[in-house]
Amino acid sequence: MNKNVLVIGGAGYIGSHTVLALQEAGFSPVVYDNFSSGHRDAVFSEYVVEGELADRARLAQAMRDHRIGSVVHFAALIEAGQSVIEPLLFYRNNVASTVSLLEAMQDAGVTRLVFSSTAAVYGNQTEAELLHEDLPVQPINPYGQTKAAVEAMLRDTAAASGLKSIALRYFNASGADARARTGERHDPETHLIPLVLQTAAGEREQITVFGTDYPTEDGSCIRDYIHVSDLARGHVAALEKLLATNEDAGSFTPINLGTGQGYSVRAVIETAKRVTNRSFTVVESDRRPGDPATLVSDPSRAHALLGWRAEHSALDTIITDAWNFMNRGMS
Ligand SMILES: NC(=O)c1ccc[n+]([C@@H]2O[C@H](COP(=O)([O-])OP(=O)(O)OC[C@H]3O[C@@H](n4cnc5c(N)ncnc54)[C@H](O)[C@@H]3O)[C@@H](O)[C@H]2O)c1
Ligand SMILES: O=c1ccn([C@@H]2O[C@H](COP(=O)(O)OP(=O)(O)O[C@H]3O[C@H](CO)[C@H](O)[C@H](O)[C@H]3O)[C@@H](O)[C@H]2O)c(=O)[nH]1
Repeated sequence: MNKNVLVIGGAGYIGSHTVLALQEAGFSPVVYDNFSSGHRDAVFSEYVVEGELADRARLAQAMRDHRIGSVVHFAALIEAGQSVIEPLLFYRNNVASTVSLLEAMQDAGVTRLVFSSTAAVYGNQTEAELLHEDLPVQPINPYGQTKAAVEAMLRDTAAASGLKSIALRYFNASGADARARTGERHDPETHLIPLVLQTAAGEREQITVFGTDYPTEDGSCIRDYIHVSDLARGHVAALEKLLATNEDAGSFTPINLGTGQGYSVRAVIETAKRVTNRSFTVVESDRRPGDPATLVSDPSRAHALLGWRAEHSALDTIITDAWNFMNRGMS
């Protein structure tokens, strides 16, 4: 089994945790990143190539130089709100540039790919309580549309060539490495848990609950928070699955990575108060545009196909690890 993996976007939040998990599983990751939002001190691989996702020749050269057997593709713009304002930027970076990657893989003869997709591809579903992969894809913002477009591209390419890919549809990535080697450092930060913890630390005056009139038990939105180290293990399992097959035919498989358990915004805030032992100001405001009321996964396919289950995603663990990362280096 060729265990040399090109990790595109490996200097980012989920990518850096995945590089650590790959190393622990005996893979040799090579990070490829343009450092637009990634961090140089979050590169844990022996080799790193600075480059653009759109640069087909550089990607193909990196694949040949490092005798790459598979690719994990994290590189994307990720903020749904910004995607509404600048959709073309998202289509260029997330979709058009991924065409270059697939061409580079063909140039270098690499046929296995794990792609970062998202629960945002489901949009608002009314038919099912738990979101399963056979539901129709119907994103409600351009960010989700770009992920759905790449999934379609992977499905079409699989049918036409030998590309074997898995799209991992992450639910709400959160938490940090238990040893605080890496963690969440988005700028600007828009995700609930880091914002709540910045408020607990006194770096923000207050946390706002976006919407209190949703059709949920306490009126706030419900999400499925999945520990980033569980996500990282999911990538290792997906790569092992792809590398285990010797078939020539292409394939495309979307797989949810979530816990199957949802928590409301208010529950997250209360848990953060208890875990950090800090009190802070909570205010309520209108709904944030584009937020579905509830997004909770049906995680059964990941277990059936990959033998994967969330193991570190209790809300207390997620918040403890994120808090410890934020306070790393402090005694
Ligand atoms: N964070 C979440 O909650 C979440 C949820 C679902 C899906 N995802 C997806 O997971 C992936 C990783 O998310 P993240 O939170 O780690 O984001 P991140 O911004 O921390 O990481 C993205 C990495 O890709 C690099 N990158 C971006 N554009 C590039 C380009 N054109 N060329 C080369 N490198 C480029 C960045 O420098 C960064 O290192 C993304 O594809 C995102 O859409 C994230
Ligand atoms: O200050 C805040 C920030 C967020 N929220 C709420 O907290 C919940 C979680 O919001 P996040 O911004 O942390 O995450 P999202 O659910 O909006 O989106 C994340 O998870 C999705 C999948 O579930 C997509 O993948 C998306 O890219 C990723 O950012 C939402 O109901 C949001 O309205 C607040 O109430 N106040």
